[in-house]
This record gives sequence, structure tokens and C-alpha cells, in this order.
Amino acid sequence: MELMKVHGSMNTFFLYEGEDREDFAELTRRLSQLDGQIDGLLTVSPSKRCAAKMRVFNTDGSEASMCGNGLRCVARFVCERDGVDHAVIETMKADLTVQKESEIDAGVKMYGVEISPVSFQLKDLPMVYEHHAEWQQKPLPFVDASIPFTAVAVPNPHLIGIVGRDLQRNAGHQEKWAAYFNSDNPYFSDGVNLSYVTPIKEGIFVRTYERGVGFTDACGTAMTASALVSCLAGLMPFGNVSVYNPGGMVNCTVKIIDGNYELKLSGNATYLAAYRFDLNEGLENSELKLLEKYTEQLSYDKFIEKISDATAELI
Ligand SMILES: N[C@@H](CCC[C@H](N)C(=O)O)C(=O)O
Repeated sequence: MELMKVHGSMNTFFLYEGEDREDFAELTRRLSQLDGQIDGLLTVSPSKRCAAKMRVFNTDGSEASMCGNGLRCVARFVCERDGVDHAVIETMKADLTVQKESEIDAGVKMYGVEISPVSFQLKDLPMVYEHHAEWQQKPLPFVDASIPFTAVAVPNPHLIGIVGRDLQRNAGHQEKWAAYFNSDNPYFSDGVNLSYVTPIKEGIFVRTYERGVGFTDACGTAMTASALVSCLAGLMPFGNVSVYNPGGMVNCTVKIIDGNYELKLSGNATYLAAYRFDLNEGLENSELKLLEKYTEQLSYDKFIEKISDATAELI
């Protein structure tokens, strides 16, 4: 099978186009063994009602309901394949609009994607904490009395803490709690993506420990959820929020229209290389062969260099 290696904000995936397969979970685990850089597998298959259907698998083989950085890459793939500038993509819980946008820097292809639905109901993550229906901007006393946390599903589950620079730089605190919440624990039966957010001059900085993966350079749904939480907390005005992360920078648009949240994530969709994945006799003997390395990353690296001052102290 042919695969493409792609990234959104350095959140890196193999992208596979073809019919749905039963063995995507095993395939993803094997691909992660063969290539330690990836954060999962994106699959693009035919949809009965949309331009395509996207599924996303974490490196541990678990399937997630959404992936914001991955959707930008799938958006580019589908728009270029179909010769269009916008499309609707079927995902596990919603059909989402995506569109091509102008390059943020020479040679850096950009796509905007809808992030929806949004729910603060703990049952939608799911999260269980005493008898609460929601948990917004309040410390979880058993974690840390100084960090206001918000639980939100977009629709994959996120727990967002607003922290100062010291906790942001020292990833040990975040790692300890993320590892706990993604193992056997009474609060998150399906695990959770844990992000720490710090306001900076240019916007916000977000670091995410992803469920099913571990620390990643960026998580698109987490950055969008963090922008929403920052607006609700009064740290950022509603509208456009620049979100910096260890893998780059994205723009999130946060609006409330008629009481509904409207969220959009805009950022790069970069193609790294084409591969052939030969299954041979079974997954354990499968091999990954590089067919072609693309040069787009050079443009992305230049873009990163230009924005590096904003994040220098925090990465
Ligand atoms: N990297 C993604 C999210 C991928 C899924 C996540 N790990 C989960 O299990 O919910 C993004 O860009 O949103």
C-alpha cells in the first residue's frame, strides 16, 4: 500500500487512502514501531454523503473521534485530489467543512477546518468527578490548587489547565497527571488529552500530552479548545487567537453565535514524503520503503525560524 507522511504543526501522521480496513489499529501500531516519529494514522475513505471520510488512529492503535491537525492534512489531500478549494469531510461524530487558505509564509500550504461539536458536559468526554455535570475554570484540588482546569469535548476529550511559565517549562507535572489520567483511574474511563496553556504576548502557548500517544509537538483540537477556554476565562478577546506550540503556530477563531460555539482551526498542512508499505507475510514482516522525500519542510522550517522568538523561553 502507498502512504504519505504529512504534518500539521509537526503533529505527524501517515495518511492512507483506500477502503476501510479491519486492521487499521494493528497497522498503526506496526507503523509506529517502524517509524518512531509519527503520532498516528489518518485514513481517507469514500463517504456516502461527503467528499471523503476521515478516521484517526493514535500510535497505541486506539481510534479518536477527531484530529484537528490531521483534518487539515486530509483537507489538503481531498481538495487537491478533487480540484476544489473547499469540501465537507465526514468524521466519527460530525461532518466538518474545510477550506484552502492563503499561504502563511512562502511555500507553507494552509487549510482551515471546522472544529465541532463542542460540549462542556462531563458525560460527553466522559469524565466522572463527584456529582458535577461540568468542570470549568476551577482547580481540581487533588491535582493542584493553583491551576484552573476546564474539561471540554470537541468532540474528543480535553482537560485544559492554565499555568504560569514555571509549570509550562517543567513538563514533569503535566506528564505525571496525563500518565495517570490515561491509565486505570476513576475520572477518565477513556483517557483524556491534557494541555497546559500559558498566555504570552503574541497569544497563548499550548503543550499537549495526547491520549494514546504521549507528548506531541501540537494537538489541533487541544489548541482550539485552549483558545476557547482562554476566551471564556477572559485571557483573550473572542475572535482570532494565535496559538503557539512546540511545533509551530496556528490561528484559532472563537465565536459564540446564538449561544453556540463556532470554532475554526487554521494552520499548515505539509507533505513530507511518500512511502510504500509492504505487508509481506503478516504485519511483523512488513516493511516501510521511502519512495520520495518532498522539499516542503524547508519552507516550514523557515516559517518556524521566523516565529521562534515567541516561544523561545517555553520550549
Ligand atoms: N492530534 C490530534 C488529536 C488526536 C487524537 C487524540 N490523541 C485523542 O485520542 O483524542 C489533533 O490534532 O487534534
